[in-house]
Formats: sequence, C-alpha cells, structure tokens
Amino acid sequence: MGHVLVVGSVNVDRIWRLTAPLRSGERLTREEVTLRPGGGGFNTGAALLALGHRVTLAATLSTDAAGAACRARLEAMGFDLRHLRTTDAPTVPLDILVDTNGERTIIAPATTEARRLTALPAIEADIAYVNVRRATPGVLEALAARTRVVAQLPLERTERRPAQVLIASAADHALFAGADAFAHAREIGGEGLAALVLTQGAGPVQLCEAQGRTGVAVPPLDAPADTTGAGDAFAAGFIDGWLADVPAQAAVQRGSAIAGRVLAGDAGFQRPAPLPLTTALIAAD
Ligand SMILES: OC[C@H]1O[C@H](O)[C@H](O)[C@@H]1O
Repeated sequence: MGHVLVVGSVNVDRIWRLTAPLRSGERLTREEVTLRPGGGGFNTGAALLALGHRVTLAATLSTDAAGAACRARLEAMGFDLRHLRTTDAPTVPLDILVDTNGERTIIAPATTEARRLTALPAIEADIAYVNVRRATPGVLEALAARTRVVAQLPLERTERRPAQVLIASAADHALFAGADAFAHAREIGGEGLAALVLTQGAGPVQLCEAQGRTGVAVPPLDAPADTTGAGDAFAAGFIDGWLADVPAQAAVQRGSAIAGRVLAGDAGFQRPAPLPLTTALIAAD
C-alpha cells in the first residue's frame, strides 16, 4: 500500500436533512441536523485509509472544541497528523442541505472559500493529492518537483495546478466541454499532465488524454441517500489505481467503484458518525 500526502480541508459539515426536494421560493421542512467531519481532504483521506493506505494530512484545524473533536476523530481513524496546522480562529461549519433525492447543496462561509495554501511540509510520500482553492505561487510547483501529484482542477482560472492528473466535476468547468479540453488543462497542469478526468454524476466519466477523449461508464447505483463527497471518494479510488500503475481508464473505473461504495454506505466506507458537540456552532464570520 502507498503513502499519500493529502493537501485539503477538514471541515465540520452541518447536515440539514430536508423532507422534500430543494426548490427556490418554497417553505422547507427539515428533519434532524447533524454535525460531522467533512471537507475534501477529510473525505478523500478517509476513503484512502479504508483502502489500506497511509495518509498524511496537510490541513488546518481550530484549537476550539470543534477543532479538538475533529482532531480526536482523525486520530482514531488513523490519519498521520504530524503536519496538521492549528489556528485560534473559531471553527465555522459548512451547511449542507441534503434533499429526499440525496442531492446535496453546499453553503460555504466566505472565510472557507477564501483560504489559501501558503506552505507545505517537505515530506516524502508516494503520491500527493491536492484539493485546495488557492495556493501561493511556488508551493505546489515545489511539491510536483519532488512527488507525483493528482489534483482537483481549481475553480479559479488564474490558479495553476502542476500535476500528472487533474480531476474535476464537469458541472463546475463548462470550459472543458470542447475537443481541446486536454490542451487547455495542460495550461493549468503543466507539461507533465497525463490526463484530465471529468466526472458527471451518474453519467460517463470523461477521460481526456493527448490521444483523445474517452467516456468511461459508471456502474448503476440504487438512489443514494446523500451524494455529499462522492467526487472526493472518486479521487481516492482513482489514486488507489494510479498508485498501482494501472492505465488511466482502469483508475477511472476504480474511482467510480469507490464512489459507489461510499454512496451505498458499504462496510468500511460509511459516512462518519456525528461529532459529539453540544454547541450549534453558529456561523461567526
Ligand atoms: O466535497 C464535499 C465536501 O465539500 C465541502 O468542503 C464539505 O465540507 C463537504 O464535506
């Protein structure tokens, strides 16, 4: 099994379960509201741990009670936390509305969306996974110079993400719908980019490489109760395949299989249990 450096967020997700599909302008009823660990770094790292990999997490947690509860959970799960940073700023949860179709709507605080990665530990790993919105120029270039990198395609068009593979949800990146998607991705990922992987929910994953675009079917699933983090689980499965040096198409199939296991709540891949927090964590920003 491999050693993966995961560079991404650990959040407290506040999950609101709705009793009907989300529609603008309606009066909504909710069932329970729960707080659980989340964030792209946490979700991908948890699936990688379930797959038997060693996971070192480069993330930041608050020193407050919610941050301490997250840290305790991460430790119990087996994350390597030696490079976790702390901040005295309070934890501000993300609100996630999950409707009766399992569809999720994420409402992120402005402070979360503005985070920027400014430094990374110079540790050795077999591969790094990067899922951050913004990074100080040079930090990710230095990482890519010393290890293989799989990264999420950044939402900001000005960001560069040196990587072997870029992964994204097609819905977030309409720019990559055309025939020149791979050439365009190389402007962001650099000359070392081998593949751009675009997920489309239950639709076929688009694998864009120098030789062209391939649609890779996603196995059918029963209606999932909660689609939150499906893309993060896909990334874990893809990395699992990529580490084993399987062809990109087989790594995509591995990604879809692991996303399916998380969505189905298979043993070892269940959602994290609620955090033992009595506070309602009122947004403070
Ligand atoms: O990808 C899902 C994650 O995105 C948001 O960052 C939430 O924390 C959630 O867990």
